[in-house]
Amino acid sequence: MVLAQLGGSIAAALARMGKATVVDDKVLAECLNEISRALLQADVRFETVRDVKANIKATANLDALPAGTDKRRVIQKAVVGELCRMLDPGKPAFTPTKGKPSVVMFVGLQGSGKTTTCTKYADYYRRKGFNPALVCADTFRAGAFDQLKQNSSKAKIPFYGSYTESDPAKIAVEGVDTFRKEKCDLIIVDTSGRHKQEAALFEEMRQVSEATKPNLVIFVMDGSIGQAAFDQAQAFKHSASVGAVIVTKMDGHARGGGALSAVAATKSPVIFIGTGEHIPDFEVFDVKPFVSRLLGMGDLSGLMDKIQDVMPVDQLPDLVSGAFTLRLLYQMFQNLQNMGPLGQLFSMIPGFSAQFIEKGKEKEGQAKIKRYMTIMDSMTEKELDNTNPKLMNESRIKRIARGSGRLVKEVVDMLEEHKRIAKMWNKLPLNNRKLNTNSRDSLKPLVNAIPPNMLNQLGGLTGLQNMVKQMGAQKR
Ligand SMILES: Nc1nc2c(ncn2[C@@H]2O[C@H](COP(=O)(O)OP(=O)(O)OP(=O)(O)O)[C@@H](O)[C@H]2O)c(=O)[nH]1
Repeated sequence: MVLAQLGGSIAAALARMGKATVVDDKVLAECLNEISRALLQADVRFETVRDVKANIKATANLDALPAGTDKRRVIQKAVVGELCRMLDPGKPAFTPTKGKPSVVMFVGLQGSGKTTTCTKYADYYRRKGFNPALVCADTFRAGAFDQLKQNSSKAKIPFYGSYTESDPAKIAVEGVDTFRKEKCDLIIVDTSGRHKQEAALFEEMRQVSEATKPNLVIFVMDGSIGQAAFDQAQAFKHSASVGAVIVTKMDGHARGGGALSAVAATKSPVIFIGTGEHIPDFEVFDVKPFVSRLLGMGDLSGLMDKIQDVMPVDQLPDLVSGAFTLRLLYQMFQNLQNMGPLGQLFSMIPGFSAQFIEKGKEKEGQAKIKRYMTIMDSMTEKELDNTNPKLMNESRIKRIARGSGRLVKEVVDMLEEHKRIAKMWNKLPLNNRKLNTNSRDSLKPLVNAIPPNMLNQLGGLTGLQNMVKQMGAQKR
């Protein structure tokens, strides 16, 4: 994602300033011009960039600093503070409380990723112990009902919608009432979109919002829309009092500036980002670690979360002792996808070794995982949990290929690969089905993925090895 480039440019501007013999107003002005250029290139609006520049200058206030102050650090702090301020409007978004019914309404243009994001959001809270439900109030797009229904059944989340009712506000109210009675504590209302901002869409949003009285309205925007984000976000804010933003498709070529503009337009924080088409491709958005990562300062807490995430292989004793089903393979893929480049940790999971992702072919390996997950997304629950080798007959394979838009040969290849891994897995004694942390070689992919300064903080290779061992021990 191009946000990384923005971070890189700002970090470079700061580094150049750091090399100047004397830091004076001229050096600061050069640094600020460089930062402004980087922000404009990332699609941040001119007005916002102008304010950022003025704010950094005012916060650093070089003339008022006592002699002997480290001006570089003061400027660095002002830049980091201003970037955080841009992304944090200072007013936290409403967060649902377990056991207390909340209604959350999703708004956004057609194709922004709204429907997909509703399910990701529901799944996120379900994993936190909530009892979420989905309501489809999109009567505009013909396929919306089926899409949300399919997503919700995949994620095992209750769903309400209607093929026949054409009034979105009526469906929304019926759905909310139904799930309130069923004691759901997070009722998510998906609304319709249009290709462009139209009066009819905003009127519909106003009506649905008035009828359901949501605790939170989330504006979903495609991260790649750039400058148009400001006006779009503002228009939704006026019709349905947006309280939070989710930026999708941050895995693609999103420049990120749009996200900054949406925050400015709605005065609401970004709460999550979407990083892919699958349900687990969803990350909590936390401003400080995000800015740290953006500027290459590392994010230790994020890294810890990611390492913890790979542990479910050990955490799920019933799966570990049971058969190696397609569902287990899918769950492993989910964990690895969540870890981004740390997916290289794959080689630490026994049974997979280097065969699945060949050295130097990590990109192809990731694409293969995505392809396999898409194929498995078209399987039934029975197929995912299947242990009978005869179940996958020709007609099932053809149906899965059709449903996932992949070739029959690709489905067959995936099933063969699953068989191969399952065979290896089944040969492993139970206590060997954990992360391999004993050999230093097995930690190499992790070491390569960690910035050197972070590795130092962890106590080098030995510290890392101890930490991973301790984590593994806690889980067993
Ligand atoms: N790469 C990527 N694709 C995404 C992401 N979120 C959604 N998509 C894809 O974007 C496309 C549109 O998503 P939908 O969820 O159908 O969009 P929508 O906004 O609900 O559209 P309407 O219901 O027509 O208003 C789908 O192909 C999704 O798979 C994401 O974070 N990354």
